Amino acid sequence: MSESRSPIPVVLLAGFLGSGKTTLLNHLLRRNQGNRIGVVVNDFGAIEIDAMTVAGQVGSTVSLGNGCLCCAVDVGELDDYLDKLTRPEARIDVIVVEASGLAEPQELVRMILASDNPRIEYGGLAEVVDAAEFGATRARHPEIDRHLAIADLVVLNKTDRVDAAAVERLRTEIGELCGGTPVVETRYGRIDPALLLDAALRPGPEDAVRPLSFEDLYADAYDAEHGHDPGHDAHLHTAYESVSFETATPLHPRRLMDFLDTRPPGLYRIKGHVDFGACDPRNRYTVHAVGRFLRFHPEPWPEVGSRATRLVLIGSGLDTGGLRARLGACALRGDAQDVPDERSMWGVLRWVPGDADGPEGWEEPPGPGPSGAEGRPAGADRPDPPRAAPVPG
Ligand SMILES: Nc1nc2c(ncn2[C@@H]2O[C@H](COP(=O)(O)OP(=O)(O)OP(=O)(O)O)[C@@H](O)[C@H]2O)c(=O)[nH]1
Repeated sequence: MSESRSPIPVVLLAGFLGSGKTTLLNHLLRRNQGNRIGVVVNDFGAIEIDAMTVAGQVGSTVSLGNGCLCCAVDVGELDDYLDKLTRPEARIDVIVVEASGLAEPQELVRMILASDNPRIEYGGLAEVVDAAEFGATRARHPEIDRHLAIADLVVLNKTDRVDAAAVERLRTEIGELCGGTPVVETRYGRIDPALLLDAALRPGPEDAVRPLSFEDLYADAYDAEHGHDPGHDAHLHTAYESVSFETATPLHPRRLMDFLDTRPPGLYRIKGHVDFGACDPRNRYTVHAVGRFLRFHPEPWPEVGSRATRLVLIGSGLDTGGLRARLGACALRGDAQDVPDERSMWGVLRWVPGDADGPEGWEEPPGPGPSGAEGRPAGADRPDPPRAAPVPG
């Protein structure tokens, strides 16, 4: 990977003590989709033996065959560790920060957003909830409501410990607390890793024909030891649908933003890149959405290869035909009445994190103008990235 790669997403994993964060983290490490995951654990005391087995010696930075790096830090040290993990030689694709069960996730979100490390970007907050303990925990710790309100994805874990009616009640209760944020039910943190990790885009020689890695061995050994039923994952996967969308016709930025602003709650994940044609002929826009979280990154088109929009959408209960049709309707129609004007990109640019210089060929959006003319997208009540593109009107 070269230095000009996209920023490394930093995904926050939060949730009350014992809700299943470490279990979920271990699941991600085992099913890492080929990503090299940098792990920051925010509380030494909270580390389960499983995490230590995967990540090696906690308290130092270690590198294993699968590229997992693990550090135990307090919040004040976070920036230092992010610096270490984002050194190009670490070749990390995504960083997961497991917050202590007692942490205020807002603080960690703020720290990541305020970091002046140019190689990272905030990748969203996943809040893990213990289905069996939620009521009692909430009664004792009303701040949980605040955590849920800023989450981008809620993982309703330990559903094996309650009956179906309770799961439904929890869904309603949590839904009221967190608005349109998607809620994914699971046991033992076994979410579809694609919800938080992209399939690695690293066709390096070491990955082309890859020998069996530590990770493969670990995953197999773990499954055998924990009586993991591969059928369970199969079942899990059938609960998710994935929709691919590809078109060589550029998209109208305003219509795409309308689509994103009204995306259905079951649509947990969107990734890929978008061609906005003449609106920005030099750059394609990589898009990364986790739940309500949304970011665009302009990056120069590769010199070779055809230009196209390529998106993958993952979720459950999706109307796949309807989604494809709606995305298809975002494509420019090619008639004189359907030409984006200079303001059309503003809705997209407000979701581009600030970068001192911007990627090559990228220009500041026009503005600032009177705010709100384009409407703030859903989830805009979350902290904005520092140095964000000016909010245009
Ligand atoms: N029954 C059941 N137990 C679970 C599930 N997920 C995790 N556990 C167990 O719950 C306990 C706590 O899980 P952890 O992953 O350590 O929770 P945590 O949120 O990291 O805990 P802290 O670091 O202390 O905040 C462990 O014994 C797990 O094996 C689940 O879905 N069902």
